[in-house]
Amino acid sequence: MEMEMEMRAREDIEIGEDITPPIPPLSYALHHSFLHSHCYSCFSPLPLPLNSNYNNTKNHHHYYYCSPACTTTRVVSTEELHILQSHPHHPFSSDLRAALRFLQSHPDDRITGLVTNCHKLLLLQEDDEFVATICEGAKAIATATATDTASASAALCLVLTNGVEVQDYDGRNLGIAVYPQNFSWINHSCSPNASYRFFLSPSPPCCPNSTKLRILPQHTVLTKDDEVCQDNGPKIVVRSIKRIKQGEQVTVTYTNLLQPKQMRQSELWSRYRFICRCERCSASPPTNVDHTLQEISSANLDASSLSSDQNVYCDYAIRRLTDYIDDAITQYLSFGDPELCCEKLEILLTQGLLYEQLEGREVKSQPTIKLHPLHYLCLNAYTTLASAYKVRASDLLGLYSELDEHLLEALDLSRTSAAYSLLLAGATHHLFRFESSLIATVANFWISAGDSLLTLSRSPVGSEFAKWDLPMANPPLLKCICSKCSLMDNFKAILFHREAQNADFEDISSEFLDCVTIITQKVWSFLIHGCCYLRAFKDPIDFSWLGTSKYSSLRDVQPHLCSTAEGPGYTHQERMHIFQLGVHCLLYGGYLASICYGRHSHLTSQVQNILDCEECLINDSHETD
Ligand SMILES: C[S@@+](CC[C@H](N)C(=O)[O-])C[C@H]1O[C@@H](n2cnc3c(N)ncnc32)[C@H](O)[C@@H]1O
Repeated sequence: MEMEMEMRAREDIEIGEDITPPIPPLSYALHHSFLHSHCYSCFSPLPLPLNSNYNNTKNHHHYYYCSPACTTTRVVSTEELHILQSHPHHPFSSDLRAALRFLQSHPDDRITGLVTNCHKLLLLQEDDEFVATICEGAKAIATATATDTASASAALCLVLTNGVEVQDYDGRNLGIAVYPQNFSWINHSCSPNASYRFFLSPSPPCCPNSTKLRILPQHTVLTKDDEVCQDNGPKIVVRSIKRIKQGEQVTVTYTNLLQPKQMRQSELWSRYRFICRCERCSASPPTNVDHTLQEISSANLDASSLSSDQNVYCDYAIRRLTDYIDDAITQYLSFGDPELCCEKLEILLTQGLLYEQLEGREVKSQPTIKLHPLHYLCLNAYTTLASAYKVRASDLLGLYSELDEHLLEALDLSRTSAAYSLLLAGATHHLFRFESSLIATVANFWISAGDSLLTLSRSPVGSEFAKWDLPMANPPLLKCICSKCSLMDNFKAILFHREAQNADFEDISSEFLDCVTIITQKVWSFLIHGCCYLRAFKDPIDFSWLGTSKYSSLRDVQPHLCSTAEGPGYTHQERMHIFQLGVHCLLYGGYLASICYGRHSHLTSQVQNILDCEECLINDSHETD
């Protein structure tokens, strides 16, 4: 029987510490859509203009490099070129190219120590399409390389099992990379204690190499690791997001942790063919976070007439809701209609979907499918709504910035966008309190909420920006933004002196929550004015009212109850509070980001840039006053 590998901590590890040095990949391939914008070797963005970048003259239509060094470190073989040209749109096109690298090895269940999972992935299941795609891909590799299909299948399965999506700083998936055992032996958990990040740049690497490897395999095994890693390609660093005790297994996630158990399990099965039995999945009763999410599948589905077969009902309902939300997102992203997208999503959130009769099933009446406000699909809808409202506001300002009525409408759109952003951060934070491995997600959402609120605080409507009543910049404005909490000092300390301290975590979080709860109460009604769904939320941060009788009012929101009566004006006070709220959200998001990604990460720099920019803007406004 094959030995399952896993990695364990060599020593006690605190939260927010790098636990590996930057690890270069064994193999990697850029996705087709980035071939003209990113370096084929290190995945970093190409300097413009494109035609002046280094390319292989023979094949210059296919891939580019950012520097002479990269042209020599990633030489493209004829076989790879063949795959590039003949199968650009194969669903696993990048995986095929990444797999080529492993073909020279002699395949068994493991190649270069990495599990191939061939027997599991090629097992015929209901979704045979997956197996068919692998076989088709393996055939393409075998043809290009003149090898047997079994070896090609093994190499491709290895990439599918161990490969990770390399993301840039905006979270875009640039391509696939396979890392050596130190990374690839790390198993999945739905409540992981580690995360990873990438460094994209040609060598020499832009990150310190000083961290030693602080994890080791559970079993001392003699595996032939005959692949020598080159010092090129996007490097990966693993970092702790929880305290890890010496000897404890180190885990990362292979899936989106905000999804409820059912969706996570189904994704892990169809992608990797394993059933996760981590603590969170096997907890009975479910852990708080999954309990919250499971409620959604039952309590909020008004399925009295279908009380038997709840699971079938829930599966079907979730599929229909997912399709509906995907359609709305397509309206926005592919057809450029953010307005229709907002309308569709808000109808879903407020009224739910009418449940069409299941085939062959007798139902007395047509029930309605509604989502719990913390469900993963709702969070997706909030993300889309925040972005779509923001785009609508800036489109309007771009077209008619001189007309007052349009300015007012843009303000309405802008505040709804900020409100959805805040709700998204608050809702995810509520889940994060039960499941601390959501830290990276919640950091991103707080930063976006902060950014949105600060944009709103600069809105040109109401009072002229240059004259608003913010404190003078000397002493620096940002320093006196809050006398109650130490977030600003803490963030500056992180930036300039030290890593975030684990011991401070609870204190910093509760100081932050105290402050934002108070400020939010002052501006929430202003933010949600005009948005019928949001008006049903008493508070976007404190969700203790969920599950109480007050919750039913949220479920019963009807669009016609939402009047569009004039709301309160945009006063100096409101502007000031929105500004304060924005700064708090940014600072806290930056603090969490420093734990997951380190203090010199792209996110902490983003926070710093936004704050620097605010300080400059306000300095300027007072100077010209
Ligand atoms: C990247 S490898 C991880 C190392 C692997 N255990 C090994 O022996 O090489 C991914 C594979 O490990 C197994 N695996 C990872 N996490 C698991 C989990 N939580 N439960 C069951 N199997 C898991 C699955 O077979 C998965 O496809």
